[in-house]
Amino acid sequence: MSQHIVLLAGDGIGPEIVAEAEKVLTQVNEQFSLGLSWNHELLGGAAIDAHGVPLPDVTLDAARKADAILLGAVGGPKWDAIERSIRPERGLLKIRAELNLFANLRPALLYPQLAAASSLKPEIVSGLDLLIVRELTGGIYFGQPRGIRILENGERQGFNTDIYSESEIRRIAHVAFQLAQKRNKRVLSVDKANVLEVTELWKQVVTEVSAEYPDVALSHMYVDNAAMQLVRAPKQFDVIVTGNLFGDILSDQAAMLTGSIGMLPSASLDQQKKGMYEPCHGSAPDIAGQGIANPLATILSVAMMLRYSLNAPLAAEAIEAAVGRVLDQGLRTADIFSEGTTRVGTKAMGDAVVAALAG
Ligand SMILES: NC(=O)c1ccc[n+]([C@@H]2O[C@H](COP(=O)([O-])OP(=O)(O)OC[C@H]3O[C@@H](n4cnc5c(N)ncnc54)[C@H](O)[C@@H]3O)[C@@H](O)[C@H]2O)c1
Ligand SMILES: CC(C)[C@H](C(=O)O)[C@@H](O)C(=O)O
Ligand SMILES: [Mg+2]
Repeated sequence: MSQHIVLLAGDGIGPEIVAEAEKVLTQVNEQFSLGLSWNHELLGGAAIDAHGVPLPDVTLDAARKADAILLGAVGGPKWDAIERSIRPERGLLKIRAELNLFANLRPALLYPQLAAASSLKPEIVSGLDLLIVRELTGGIYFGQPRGIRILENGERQGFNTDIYSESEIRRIAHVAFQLAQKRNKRVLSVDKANVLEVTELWKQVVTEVSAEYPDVALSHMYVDNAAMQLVRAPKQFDVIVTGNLFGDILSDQAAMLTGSIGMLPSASLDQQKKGMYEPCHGSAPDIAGQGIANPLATILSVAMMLRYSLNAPLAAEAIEAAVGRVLDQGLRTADIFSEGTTRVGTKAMGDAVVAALAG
C-alpha cells in the first residue's frame, strides 16, 4: 500500500525550506519508485491565522493517519503578543504529545566540507558524529502545575514543574541503548543529579536499564560539564541521552559544531517508529522571506524520514550523498559560507540537491 506524508510548512522560513524539501521528495519518489503521496496542512501561526488555533483538528487527524510528517518550523513575533495559550509553539508541543513522539533523535554530523564553517577549530571537530537522544514529551515542558500567579503581596510568580516518571525514563533509555548498539556502543546520560531529584531518578533508571545492554558502556555527566565538554572536546561523545530541556539546549549547541543550525535534522518517534521529522532550528523570523535560509536540515530530515518511518534506506542514503556532492561543488547558503566557496540562496541550494540526485 502506498505511504502518505503530511507536510506542515509552518511559519517564517518554514514554507521556504519545506518547498525545497518537497522538490527533493518529488525527485526521490520518482527515482526510487517509492509510490509516496503527500499533502499540506497548517500548524503554528499559519493555523492560528486560518483557524484561530495552532493545531486544528484537521491537521491532527491528518497527522494521525499519515505514515510520517515533515515539519518546517513554527512561531514568530506576529503571534508572540497574543494570549499565551495559543502561541504557535504550543501547537508543536501538542502534536508531539498527541502523537506520543517521545524519542527525539538529533544527529550532529560534521560534513568534512564544512570544517571551516564550524565554530570550533577543524582539528577539534573533524570527524564529529554524535547523536543526541532527547526525551520529548515529558519533563519541565509538560509538568504540572505550571503558570504565572499573583502572590498575596501582589508580586507575580512564574512556576513550572520538572517531572519524569520511571516508565518515561525507561522507554527513552531503551531507545538510546538500542541506537548505541548500532553505533559505537557508548551512551552518555546527561543530568543535574547533584541538585535536581528528578534527574537523580533519571540517572538511577538509566543505570538500571543499562543492565539489559551489557555490550554498551554507560557513563554520566552533569549538564553544565556536558555543555563545556561539547565545545572543548566534542568527539568524546557518541550517543547522548537526556531530558527534554537539556536536550533542547545541547542540540542547538551541537548544531554549531557542524557549521550551522541550518544543518541539523531531527526525527521525533513514537513506540512504533512513526515519526515527525523537522530541522532543529526555528522559523528564523530575522531572515524569513529573503530566500537565504539553509534548506539542508529540512532536506536531511527527509532522509531521516525515509530511513526511520518509510523503509526506504537507499533513498535516504542517496539524499545524504547528494548533499555531500553539493557541498563538494562549493555551494553554500549564507550561514555556512566561508572564503573560496559560492554563496547561493535557498532555492538554488534545493535545486542543486535535486540535480545531484538526478545526476
Ligand atoms: N521546531 C520549531 O518549529 C522551532 C524550533 C526552534 C524555535 N522555534 C521558534 O522559532 C522562532 C524563532 O526562534 P529563534 O530565533 O530563537 O531560533 P531560530 O532557530 O529560528 O533562529 C536562530 C538563529 O539561527 C538562524 N537560522 C535558523 N535556521 C536557519 C536556517 N535554516 N538557515 C540559516 N539560518 C538559520 C536564524 O536566522 C537566527 O539568527 C520562535 O518563535 C521560536 O519559538 C520553532
Ligand atoms: C519551539 C520549541 C517549542 C522547540 C522546543 O523547545 O522543543 C524548539 O526549540 C525545538 O528545539 O524543537
Ligand atoms: Mg530548540
